[in-house]
Amino acid sequence: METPQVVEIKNMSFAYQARNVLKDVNLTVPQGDFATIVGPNGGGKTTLLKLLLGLLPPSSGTIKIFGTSPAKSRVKIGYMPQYSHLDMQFPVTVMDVALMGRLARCKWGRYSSRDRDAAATALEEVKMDTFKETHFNALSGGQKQRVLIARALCSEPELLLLDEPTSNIDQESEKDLFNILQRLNHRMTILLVSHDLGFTSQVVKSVICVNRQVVIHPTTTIDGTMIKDIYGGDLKMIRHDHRCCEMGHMHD
Ligand SMILES: Nc1ncnc2c1ncn2[C@@H]1O[C@H](COP(=O)(O)OP(=O)(O)OP(=O)(O)O)[C@@H](O)[C@H]1O
Repeated sequence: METPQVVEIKNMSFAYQARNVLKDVNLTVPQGDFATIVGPNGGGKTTLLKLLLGLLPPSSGTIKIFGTSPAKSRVKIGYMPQYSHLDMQFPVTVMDVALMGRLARCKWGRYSSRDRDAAATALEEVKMDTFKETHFNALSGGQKQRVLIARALCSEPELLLLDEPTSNIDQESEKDLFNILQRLNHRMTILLVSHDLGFTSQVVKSVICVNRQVVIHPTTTIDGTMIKDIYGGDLKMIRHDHRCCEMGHMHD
């Protein structure tokens, strides 16, 4: 039996006012994929995620998620926005942040016990359940990213969209994060924006390159020439096949 497509984009273009950002995009993402979206700053990665969420309408062409419109599929999508776009200066606990993922489902602005159970389960999933009552701003960068993933998981999604979940975290936390994501990938499709090709190429199944146009590659084809084509040679490659020690960089 053929694997169902979670995302189907046909001849899609998008412009902010008169400014073309994405042009003639054709993209399919099969169920169970774990793909990373890469490309230079301003290439259109976040815009593509917003189109998938139905927050922006395409200027032309079509987008289907789970065979229907992005707006109708939104309940099946978990979204973690870019860390830098979040303002959590107001006093909220880890549980409060996780519960925000249930806002679309809760009635009359009140969380039910089912919402609370879902938030607790999501926090357990990312190993942050012991921090429920901790103030969000008191957490480290890696812990915050995990809570934000729990928020996205709270809606029990079938498609998880993550916008640069590895920004602001060290290599160890990044490894933990990818272990969590690999586990989640057994039950959901994952699309993740990252500039960190060196690490993601070891764990993801395909790479979606976004630079006004969109090209999909299996991870095995990533090499220096391709990276230069995507980033115009400007990417600061982060290597994960070496370790640092007192003697400097050591290759595995
Ligand atoms: N609300 C907006 N109004 C007008 N232009 C916008 C808006 N949001 C983004 N853009 C422009 O669209 C282009 C693509 O932006 P987008 O945020 O999708 O890029 P990106 O690939 O996610 O970049 P980065 O790697 O820096 O996060 C950029 O040129 C940006 O300036």
